[in-house]
Amino acid sequence: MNTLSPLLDVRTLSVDFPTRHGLAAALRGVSFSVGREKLGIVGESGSGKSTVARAILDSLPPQARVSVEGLTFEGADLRTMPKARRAGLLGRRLSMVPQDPRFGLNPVISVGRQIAESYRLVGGHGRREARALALDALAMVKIADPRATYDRYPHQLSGGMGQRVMIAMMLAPGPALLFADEPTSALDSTTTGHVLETLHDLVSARGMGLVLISHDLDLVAAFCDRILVMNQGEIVESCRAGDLSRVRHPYSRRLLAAVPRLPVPRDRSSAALGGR
Ligand SMILES: Nc1ncnc2c1ncn2[C@@H]1O[C@H](COP(=O)(O)OP(=O)(O)OP(=O)(O)O)[C@@H](O)[C@H]1O
Repeated sequence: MNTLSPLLDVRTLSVDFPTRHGLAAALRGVSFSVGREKLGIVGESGSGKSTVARAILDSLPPQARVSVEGLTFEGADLRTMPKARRAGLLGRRLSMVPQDPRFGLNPVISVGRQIAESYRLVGGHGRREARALALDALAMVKIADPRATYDRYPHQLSGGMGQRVMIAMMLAPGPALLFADEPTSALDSTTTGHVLETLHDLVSARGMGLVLISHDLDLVAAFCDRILVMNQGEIVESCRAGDLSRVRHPYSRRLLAAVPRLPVPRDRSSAALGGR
């Protein structure tokens, strides 16, 4: 696959939910693509950000009515491929970082064993090899002492460490594109900086794509390459993060006006992110 071609291409995605008063539109014909880059999706609560991710990752509740004119991932048509193949892709090549690591980790198994187990399952590695890969993954997400952390249980980790352990676990299947829906909403600003820095390093070191969903325009603008602004189920603005101050849509301008710090810092050094 050409490195310049998009990893994911979405054409005219609409989602409706049945309510007592008829169908309510959550997404109204959303189209975008994402490559090996960091794409931010921002908008107020209820604008449809999470529904975009859930529709693509097949995790909407069964009552949701989904229609999409085009949905390709790494050049393959997700709409027409056999269900088993699509299920295999989702969670492996295309996956979601959970908002809260407590829901993604088993509380009674040490975190290292859980990561090693993912490598065994996905790659068929032996015990020793899987342990070595798990230690590498912990180092890759900048856990300071991977050996000590390997034997810890989820409740023994801080919020930021738990989130990084979760990301380490998601690396086992070798994802090409990660969705992260408010991955740092439970973290303080310094820890948020560290988790975002980890994600940034993965995107550049592994050539992955990342879709960061957040209501925090300031954070998304500082971290992402491109931004989609959503309002009432539609993308009302699509721009490079550096061009944010020139946006035209009145809704985007209102969102911007609500952010106290502009112009947006574009320095991606750890100090800039960590100091947020
Ligand atoms: N399971 C559901 N049943 C009915 N309506 C839903 C369901 N999930 C989402 N919606 C509706 O779809 C719309 C978009 O919701 P969504 O959660 O995608 O917004 P969001 O921008 O991610 O909001 P937040 O930032 O609060 O998570 C909202 O009007 C919401 O009420």
